[in-house]
Amino acid sequence: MEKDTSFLFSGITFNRKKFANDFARFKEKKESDDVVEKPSLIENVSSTIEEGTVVRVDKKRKRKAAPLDAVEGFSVFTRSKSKAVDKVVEQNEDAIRQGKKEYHRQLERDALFRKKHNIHVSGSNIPSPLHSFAELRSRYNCKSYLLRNLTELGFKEPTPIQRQAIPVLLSGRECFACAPTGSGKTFAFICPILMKLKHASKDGVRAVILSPTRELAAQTARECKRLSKGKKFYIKLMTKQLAKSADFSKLPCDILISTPFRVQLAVRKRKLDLSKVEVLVLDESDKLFELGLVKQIDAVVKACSNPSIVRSLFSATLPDTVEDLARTIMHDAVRVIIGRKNSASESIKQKLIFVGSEEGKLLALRQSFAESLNPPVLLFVQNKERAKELYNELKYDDIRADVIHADLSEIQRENAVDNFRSGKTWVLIATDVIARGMDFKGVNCVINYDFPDSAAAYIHRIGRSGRAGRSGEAITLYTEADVPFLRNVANVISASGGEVPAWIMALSKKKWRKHRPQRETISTKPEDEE
Ligand SMILES: Nc1ncnc2c1ncn2[C@@H]1O[C@H](COP(=O)(O)OP(=O)(O)OP(=O)(O)O)[C@@H](O)[C@H]1O
Repeated sequence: MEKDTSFLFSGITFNRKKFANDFARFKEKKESDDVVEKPSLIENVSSTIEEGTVVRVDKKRKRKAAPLDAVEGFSVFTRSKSKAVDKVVEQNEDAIRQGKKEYHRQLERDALFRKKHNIHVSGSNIPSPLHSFAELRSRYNCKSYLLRNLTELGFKEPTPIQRQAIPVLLSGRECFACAPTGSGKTFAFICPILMKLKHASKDGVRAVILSPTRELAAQTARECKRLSKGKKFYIKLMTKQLAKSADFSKLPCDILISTPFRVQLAVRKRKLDLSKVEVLVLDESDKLFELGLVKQIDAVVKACSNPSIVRSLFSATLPDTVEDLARTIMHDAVRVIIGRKNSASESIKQKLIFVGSEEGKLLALRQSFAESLNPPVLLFVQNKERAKELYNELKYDDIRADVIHADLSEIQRENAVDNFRSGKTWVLIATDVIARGMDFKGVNCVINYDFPDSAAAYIHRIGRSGRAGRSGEAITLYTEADVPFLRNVANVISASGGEVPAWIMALSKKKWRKHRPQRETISTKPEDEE
């Protein structure tokens, strides 16, 4: 025994006299039962080294061979254990060091990638952005039907908002997302919903998307169906009829898309239980948080009582006031901003045209149509009365015009949108009812016949053109009455790279509450004929 183990003591002379008793006890024990002790110390150490724990090792102790005199009672086995422990600790420490290095390298790579795509984030532990749609599969096990649908739709690469918001939501984090009009926000929230729900179920509503208008809700429902093609999810658009009479406890529904009014109506009537909702999206969230809608939103948020719900806010304009309000209900939310917050899409060429008076507008419009009408064209006016007036003026001109406003029935509004989408209508006269979110492919020009009533309204209106990287044009007509508000729009134009005359930039900025001046009737008929 002595001989066999002597190599363990190389360089050390054992003081048998001094340790006579210990030696005898040790010898006795080994010879009597021949039990090899379990490496309990190693076990203990390794079991207490959890992933990510920083373990410190006294390197001096390790390097210097302690004289045996100093390790009174230390057995051969504990010495060997001590070496093994040191080795394990060292390996763990090495792995942790490597892990930390790699983690920091990854953070640097993410920061560079975000910079390249103009992605700004804030919040803790933000997941890496997507480099490609293929990462949806490699990182999040995305099913093939979804990737196939993306290919069919011609989505080759994620847009910046999709690159960052999708991983955030897939990691179960709540999110404020602000990205320019036409930059693919819809898929950024639909994709995580489809991936989270995995398959259809009849266990109640699991995802709710709220939109400020019926038109946008209908469009989002259509988009949801397109993206989930090949997978049978129950996707329901809340219509007037459903809100009034459907009993959702009997109606299978995985994803419900609606205006807040209709959802809260159904909840109030106890026809809709939202307690199992896992995902809640507030699309065009700043609009939803406006006075008049905020109470309905509050009712829906309260009804979605599942403690593990993931909520997100999406818009092209997200004022600080809305963020502050939303923060009171959100948990550890990540903020994702693409480009500059509250700015217009850079692919839209923006122009301001002075027309003097109301009369001048109609002349300018007809002249511009005569010179170069490049349909489809969207014409925005201040209210439904003016929409009707302008339509009456243009309907006999040879330009295939139509109109959409809140006084029309649901079917009439649907037809107006469909005809414009299909190209049957060249010029669509509209109120702000379709200013947000509507995705009309290839709108060449947006004309603000009436000056918008806020900078946000301006950004959303003109954002109906220049979508998905295409170019577009926006013309804003202004009269003397609009001059005090000109600077606010000018700022949006200049922030997105457009040119604004110096005299406009020199105007003072007027605090912009709703700017809706009393305007003269739109008519070219002499007054006695009316
Ligand atoms: N990754 C992508 N590649 C190509 N096209 C895309 C991609 N993602 C979305 N699109 C298309 O871009 C267009 C605009 O997308 P979307 O309507 O989601 O914009 P948005 O950011 O929600 O705009 P808004 O602020 O006006 O609501 C749509 O026609 C959509 O099909």
